[in-house]
Amino acid sequence: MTNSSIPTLSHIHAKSPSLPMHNPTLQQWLLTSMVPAPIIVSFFIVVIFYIFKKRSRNTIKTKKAPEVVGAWPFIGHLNLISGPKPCHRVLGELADRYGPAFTIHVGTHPILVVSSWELVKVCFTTHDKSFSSRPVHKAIKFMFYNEDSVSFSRYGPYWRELRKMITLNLLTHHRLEMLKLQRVSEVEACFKKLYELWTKRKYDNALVLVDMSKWLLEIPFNVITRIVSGKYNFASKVERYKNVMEKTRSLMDTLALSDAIPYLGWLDRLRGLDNAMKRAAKELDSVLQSWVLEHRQKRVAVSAGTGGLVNVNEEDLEEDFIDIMLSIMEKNQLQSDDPDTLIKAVVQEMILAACDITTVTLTWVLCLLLNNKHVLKRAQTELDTQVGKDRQVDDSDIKNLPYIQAIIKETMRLYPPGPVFERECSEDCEVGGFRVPAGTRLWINLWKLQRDPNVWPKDPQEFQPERFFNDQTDVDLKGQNFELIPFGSGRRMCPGVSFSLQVMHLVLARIIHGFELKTPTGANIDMSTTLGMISWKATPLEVLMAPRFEPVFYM
Ligand code: HEM
Repeated sequence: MTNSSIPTLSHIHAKSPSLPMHNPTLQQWLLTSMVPAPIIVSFFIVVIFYIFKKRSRNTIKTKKAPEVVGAWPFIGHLNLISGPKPCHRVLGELADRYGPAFTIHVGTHPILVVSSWELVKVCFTTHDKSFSSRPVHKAIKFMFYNEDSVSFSRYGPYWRELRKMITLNLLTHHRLEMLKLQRVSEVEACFKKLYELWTKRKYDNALVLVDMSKWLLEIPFNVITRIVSGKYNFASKVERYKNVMEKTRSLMDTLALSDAIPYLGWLDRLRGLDNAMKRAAKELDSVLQSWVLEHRQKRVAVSAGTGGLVNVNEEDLEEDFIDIMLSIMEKNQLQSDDPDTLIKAVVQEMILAACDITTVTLTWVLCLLLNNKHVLKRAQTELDTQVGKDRQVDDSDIKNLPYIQAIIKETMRLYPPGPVFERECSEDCEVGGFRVPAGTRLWINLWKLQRDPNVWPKDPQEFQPERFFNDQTDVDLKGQNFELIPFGSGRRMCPGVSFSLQVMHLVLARIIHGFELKTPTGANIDMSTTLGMISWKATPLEVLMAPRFEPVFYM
């Protein structure tokens, strides 16, 4: 088409017979028109009203949460959050400047960072469905069976089925009661080891220096692997699994460039990250596959009469999570094209979810108690009064130990093990008057939220378990009190809350009931944290310990 043939605005005017060419005023036109004036006026009022309404709606919709200045081309604010300071602290300082909701960019991904309970409530109630997916990072894709696990599957029918299976079959109150023996026996075995450590090294009842970081890694690991995969795996494979987990941890804390800037995936390959992850995944998979296989063989042998099993003891016949999942699948209550992978994905995520986070929480509890000796003293007095001095604490005592429970809550308030957790928005929505487009990631900064002076008026930065008996009596950890959500909230909240609280209460109560604790130098414990997703204590926790009671107490 030549330029002259393109219809211009004047062409259209010239061709249009209905438009008056002599430009009459609106008043003249209304007078000469055949349509009654009141109808025309009403029509204009409706049109103007409609335009005005649409405009005002658009101004709200286009208002995004304030964007932090200083984004770099390509990497966005990556430089800000990957410096020497932990990410949650940097985000906390930004919240002081930009308010409780602001936007940053990590590479190509826009992220809404939220740190007020009011906005968190909107996210996990009004828009819970929109925020019910999580971004899947490279480490998850490679080392955790992609999106086959509950934690990382997209929100939808697959996730719903899997989550139902976990909450109705594995982590129910009833199941946890049935598994009590296994759980308590693993805790007891670890305490026996701790006591023996002391008897071997003691000198005239002196305090003995113990590396609690190592010991605290063992307890949750032993408990969860026993419950998930059964005792009989221990001798041969668990050590191997532990070693690979160690590698996996450090790979998870390594930033994959393609997670921030997808087209830089080749750089991850070049620096060997992809291969390292694939190798770790292969090793993990081979251990997990052997567990599943052994369970299948055990089931066949058991159904044919135990004669088929060689060298079994009673513990081998306990029903663990792998058995339960196999039995659910045999009954067609959960269907999968690849049942083994599904089971391995769930086992892997349970071990990962339960171990590190529980160890980290217990580590911070001990640090805080050592730095606040009056709290430690009060907790020991509660234990001596409620439990006595001639037996160890049992699960059934925990309901009578409110101060121990408050200590755990207060630790998770100040030192949430995962100080920032992540979701992804699947459809456009509005949070606190700000437009959140689909695809935006959501980061909840628990570290900032749970120290908010507007919510925790009395010394929000201080360790004061008493606050749960004074101002915050009704606050619990079940995800409905949005000012304290270390286990998350909404439909994707942690399903392991009761299980982990059972373990943490029992372990904490037994340590401080059974042992005298002191810092090695008398100085306060260093509270600095590592930089990864999980907030580990940056330096080992060494504690001077001695039994509080006679040897018979520990037998
Ligand atoms: C101190 C202990 C623990 C803490 C602080 C913790 C914290 C969390 C958090 C913050 C989330 C994300 C929640 C959200 O997005 O709203 C989560 C998810 C999850 N946790 Fe835990 N967790 C702990 C222990 C456990 C244990 C013991 C298990 C299982 C045995 C477990 C299994 C899971 C699973 C499967 C998910 C994913 C749920 C889903 O996406 O539907 N966690 N946890």
